[in-house]
Amino acid sequence: MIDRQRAVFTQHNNVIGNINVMFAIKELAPDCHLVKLGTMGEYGTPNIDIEEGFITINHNGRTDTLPYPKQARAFYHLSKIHDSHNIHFATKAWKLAATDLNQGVVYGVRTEETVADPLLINRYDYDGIFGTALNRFVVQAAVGHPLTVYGKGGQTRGFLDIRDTVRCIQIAIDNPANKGEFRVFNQFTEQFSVNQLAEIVTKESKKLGLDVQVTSVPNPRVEAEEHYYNAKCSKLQDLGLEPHLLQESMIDSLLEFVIEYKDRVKLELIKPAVDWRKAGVKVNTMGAAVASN
Ligand SMILES: O=c1ccn([C@@H]2O[C@H](COP(=O)(O)OP(=O)(O)O[C@H]3O[C@H](CS(=O)(=O)O)[C@@H](O)[C@H](O)[C@H]3O)[C@@H](O)[C@H]2O)c(=O)[nH]1
Repeated sequence: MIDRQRAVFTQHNNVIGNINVMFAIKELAPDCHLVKLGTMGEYGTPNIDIEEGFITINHNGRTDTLPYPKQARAFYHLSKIHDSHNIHFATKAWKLAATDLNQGVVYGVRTEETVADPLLINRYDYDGIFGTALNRFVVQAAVGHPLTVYGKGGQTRGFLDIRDTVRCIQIAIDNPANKGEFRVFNQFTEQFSVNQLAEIVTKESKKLGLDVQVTSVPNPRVEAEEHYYNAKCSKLQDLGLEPHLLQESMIDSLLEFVIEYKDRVKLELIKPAVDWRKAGVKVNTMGAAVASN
């Protein structure tokens, strides 16, 4: 949502890259199972329950099970919708076996594998473009910046721990789709509104002696700020996913991690710099900050 070049790059990179992979499978490894990372953002925020990929509809006396309606909030989410349609078509046309993982908002930074050595540490984004809500709030709490709730804060999404992200992909690979099957899993474990996230971070930060304020900033995005949201996410748990839940340990371990590295935080990256109603704005990310030094 930054400008034309980046919208074109995002769609070209994602959509064409995915088509190339599909053709490579068709021509070189037709029995290969494609596991594709998509997004819960494909569904948008409809005023009915969100199913896992498909919905059964009765219309004028007839019934069919159809792809769940897609309502993207960004060109990025639209690229994932195009991917889903292209993959669905390939499962029918070439009998490709495919799993589309519709992932929610990821939080956390460490997995079992990355804690093996500090050199394996993940990148931690907290800027307004790549940083996700909870990871941003944790950094803000650690450095004494008010938590930046966009608008009314009723925006509700599905969230998951980064350790569950890795596990979900493993589960999809270990339990492949059938040939010709387009399988969709909603990959998240819990739903929260932005206000609930801010409350949780405030509460957990207090336990570590941090004084956290919450502020409402004008929403830079175009999205519903109060809405119904009830998305299904049972298929991965049916296959063995045991979720790490947010309240249990994540905030403490994530907060401690961020506090350890807080001297590296560039405060100027926290403010949202991209207004989705405009185009051609300054890019304010860690990558841009490093490049300009
Ligand atoms: O400082 C902030 C940052 C975000 N938000 C709000 O938190 C919600 C989630 O935003 P986000 O930046 O954490 O996540 P999002 O932009 O939706 O994107 C992330 O989550 C998507 C899943 S979902 O949100 O579409 O379900 C994935 O597709 C993306 O790859 C991933 O970056 C939004 O309503 C946003 O307005 C705030 O209120 N304050």
